[in-house]
Amino acid sequence: MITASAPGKVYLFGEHAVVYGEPAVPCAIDRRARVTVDERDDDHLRVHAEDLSLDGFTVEYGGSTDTDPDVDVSQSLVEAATGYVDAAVEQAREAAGAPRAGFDITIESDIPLGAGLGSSAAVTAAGILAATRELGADLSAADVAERAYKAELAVQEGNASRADTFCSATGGAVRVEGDDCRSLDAPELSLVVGFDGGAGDTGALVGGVRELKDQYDFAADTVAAIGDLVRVGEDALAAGDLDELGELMDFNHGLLSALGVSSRSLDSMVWAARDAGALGAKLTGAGGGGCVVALDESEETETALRYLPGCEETFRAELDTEGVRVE
Ligand SMILES: Nc1ncnc2c1ncn2[C@@H]1O[C@H](COP(=O)(O)OP(=O)(O)O)[C@@H](O)[C@H]1O
Ligand SMILES: C[C@@](O)(CCOP(=O)(O)O)CC(=O)O
Ligand SMILES: [Mg+2]
Repeated sequence: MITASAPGKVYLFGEHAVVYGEPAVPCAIDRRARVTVDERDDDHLRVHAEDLSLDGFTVEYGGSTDTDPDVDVSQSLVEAATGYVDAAVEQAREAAGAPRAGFDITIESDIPLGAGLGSSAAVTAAGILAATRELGADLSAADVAERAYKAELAVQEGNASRADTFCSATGGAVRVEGDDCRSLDAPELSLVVGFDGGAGDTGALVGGVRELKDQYDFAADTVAAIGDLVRVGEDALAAGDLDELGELMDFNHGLLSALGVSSRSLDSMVWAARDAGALGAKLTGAGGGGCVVALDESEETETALRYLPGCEETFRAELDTEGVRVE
């Protein structure tokens, strides 16, 4: 039995545009998903997902005896829930040359689901490392990143970049532009996360941006503008210029909003953070609902978010320099 874990992330900037080859800078944070894998005698998968809903549920499938989950949830939720795990197992089977390997899998996570903090990438990366180790294969973090990307690409039906999975596999702050993925030296950043309790469907939100971009030149220009912003932002990050970083985060939120991926509650958390004196604030990840990230050394943003109706949880996020690892 092997347990592996991997971190979630926030985007300092560049989400969505990164899907079309623009650069992005995500940073791994100190919230992790842990996946425990135990090889079975048959080719079934038994997935126990403790944190997937309030109750969590267990589902067993594979071979000829698919069974229903232990709790009463819709088939579409089960599919959404198990998609990334299935894809991770598929990658691990391929990497280890064991196409019919079956597993008992338990997932535990401190990363809210579908909220822009990269729970899918963390579960996928940790699942691939745990399952390959369990089968006796040894993958580097770079191998895990590549396979986790393929898994996300399959689940999100082509709508994925390498950013989330590379960041989760490698840890720290990273820069991703197309196939070019590298680690960055980042200064100490005081990041505050606000979570509205909601979620967005990553594949659908990316699909919506793709449609806008195909339909309107100005939407394509907006995507390109995000790329320009990131190129300025990485210089500000290297120089440790927090004021400029904040300004660029605000600008990035505006561009994402123009692309239709913000929401009333994300906007209200962003404004609460700005009113509280944050240097900048933006949604993180796919959007539609979920989390914002703000830059604020003081306690003011956390306090403001704590009392904001519509913000369910707020916490300080520390940069996590450790990527995917066996526990
Ligand atoms: N704790 C968990 N247990 C099982 N599956 C999880 C867990 N956390 C995330 N997932 C998988 O990741 C999906 C959410 O990923 P996604 O929509 O990309 O949002 P994000 O990556 O922003 O959290 C879930 O539907 C599920 O398939
Ligand atoms: C919107 C996107 O840029 C980031 C999605 O992040 P998350 O799954 O919402 O945490 C998609 C991608 O890069 O694959
Ligand atoms: Mg995701």
